[in-house]
Amino acid sequence: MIEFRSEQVHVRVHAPANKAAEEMLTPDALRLLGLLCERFDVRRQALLAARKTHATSFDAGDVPHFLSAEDHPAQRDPHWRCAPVPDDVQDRRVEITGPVDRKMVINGLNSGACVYMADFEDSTSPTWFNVIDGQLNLRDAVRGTIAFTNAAGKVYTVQHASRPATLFVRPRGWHLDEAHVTVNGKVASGSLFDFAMYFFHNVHHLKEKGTGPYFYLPKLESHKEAALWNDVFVAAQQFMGVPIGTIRATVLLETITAAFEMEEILYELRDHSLGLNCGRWDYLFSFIKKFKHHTDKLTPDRNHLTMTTPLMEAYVKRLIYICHKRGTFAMGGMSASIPIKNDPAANDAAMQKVADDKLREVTAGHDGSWVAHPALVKVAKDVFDEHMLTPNQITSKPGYVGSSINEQDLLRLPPIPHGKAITSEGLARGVGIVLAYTEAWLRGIGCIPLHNAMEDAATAEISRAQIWQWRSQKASTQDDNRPITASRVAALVQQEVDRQCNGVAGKSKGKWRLAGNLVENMLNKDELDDFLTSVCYPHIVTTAYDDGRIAKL
Ligand SMILES: CC(=O)SCCNC(=O)CCNC(=O)[C@H](O)C(C)(C)COP(=O)(O)OP(=O)(O)OC[C@H]1O[C@@H](n2cnc3c(N)ncnc32)[C@H](O)[C@@H]1OP(=O)(O)O
Ligand SMILES: O=CC(=O)O
Ligand SMILES: [Mg+2]
Repeated sequence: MIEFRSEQVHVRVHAPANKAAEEMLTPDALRLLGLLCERFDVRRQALLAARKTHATSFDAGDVPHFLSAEDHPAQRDPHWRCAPVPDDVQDRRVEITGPVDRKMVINGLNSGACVYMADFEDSTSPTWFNVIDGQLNLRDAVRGTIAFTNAAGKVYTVQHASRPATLFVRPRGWHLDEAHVTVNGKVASGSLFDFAMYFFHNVHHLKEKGTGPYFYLPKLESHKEAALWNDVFVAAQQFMGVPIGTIRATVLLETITAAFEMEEILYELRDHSLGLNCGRWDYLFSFIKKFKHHTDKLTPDRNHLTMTTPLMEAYVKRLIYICHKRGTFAMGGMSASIPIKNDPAANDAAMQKVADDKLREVTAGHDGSWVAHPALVKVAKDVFDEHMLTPNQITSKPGYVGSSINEQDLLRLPPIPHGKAITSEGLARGVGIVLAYTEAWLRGIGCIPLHNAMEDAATAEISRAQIWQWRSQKASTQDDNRPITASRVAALVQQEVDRQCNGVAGKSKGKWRLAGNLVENMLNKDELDDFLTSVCYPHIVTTAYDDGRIAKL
């Protein structure tokens, strides 16, 4: 068993040992993790409890509100700015994201994008293998030695001659644990595990290369959660003996509560901040989840929830205004469309959809944007190259229109054509998405292509939360006037599981039955679970006991 023991901390790894674990879980790396967990986990737990308290008040009909100058210093001083942007990330016009899988990391670095965001969150199922192997992959990527040979013998290496993308890393959100590691007997935080391992092993190499430890911070719900990250950064930098401000981080603005505290979030992280990003998919999920009991916020089918709906337009405008006012990046989000193979006309239409989305973003004033697939890098880059002639728009597009966005604007749903808001097709499609995503996730795959789009933990959550909301609010599908009941949802889940398991070779070997049980329960239970991934996590944990036994829960 791998462990580290000092007077202050006892860190134990309860997972089968493998080469990656032995290389990454060195005594000093575990010491940093142990100190961070010991020092900050009580605060993390208190903030998670605060999320629940706020959720209870939203359930009772409350909505979030902006903070005032009395509430927080961010509003009191008009002059503060986020730390200056480092030279190597002045231009972030196209960022590609993907799991920490070895081949993906190499392909992402070679994709022609400015940034590759290696993701331990929405697109990674955090099996022990994925998490620890991901750290090894990133270590090798930072050192420029990463290589991979596929089953057909094709060798993948980073093309150093054609400027590889700059690496950003997204650790898991505050709500996720790393069950394979305990610190002083308590399960470690997944966020601190991912952060500490990457930072410990790479900070000095990154600095030598003229770059830095750059992060994306997911699913924050308040400025207090940003302040926690800031304090973690300060402690970690002190531990490694590097200056404060070595770490830089962009916060995913992807919860409805965080949208009311954009400026405060930037303020808390100002010495480390690299702006905010419109994490549109989690944002929609958060909106549905927080207002699940509000009868005036019953959401229409997912395909109606686009970036041109009033609440999404308001969020984009406000984010651009706040970020540029404080001298930092206002990043756009992810178009979920991916290339369509074997159908050129459909593919052209999908690419045009991505280009339109990027045009909307660059025109609004975003400084860059996300894509899900290497084939989309050029599509997005062409649009930004044509419309953004400077490395970014931080000073050239102040986005003043965002200054007038008010609280109601951030909560306004679109008017939907009568009779078309919630449909039987939308319901069946949503059930299919949650099920297919859950099944893949249970097999250790955190992002899948489905219906010519990418589905990950954020997009699938929209479907899960809205089906729960429809059933709980006793909505009906409007095309056939049938109520959305628990038995109807259960039947749809069952039909899809049977379709997947019967007669399709190999599919019965998957996790469809388990996924079916979990999904039916999540969609039909009285309480909406906070996160699909938290519900499913126990099913991917592999624990090694002291006597050498290995168990899957
Ligand atoms: C809401 C959010 O949080 S968005 C951020 C999280 N989501 C993501 O990051 C999405 C990442 N994207 C992906 O995982 C994939 O693109 C999928 C699952 C959507 C589609 O995967 P596939 O259908 O397997 O893609 P496809 O077969 O077309 O891939 C072609 C090649 O591109 C590579 N590729 C595909 N997506 C990526 C990516 N995001 N980064 C790097 N390489 C990629 C594949 O590895 C493959 O390489 P190869 O030809 O050398 O074997
Ligand atoms: O992480 C991004 C999102 O849209 O969610
Ligand atoms: Mg997200």
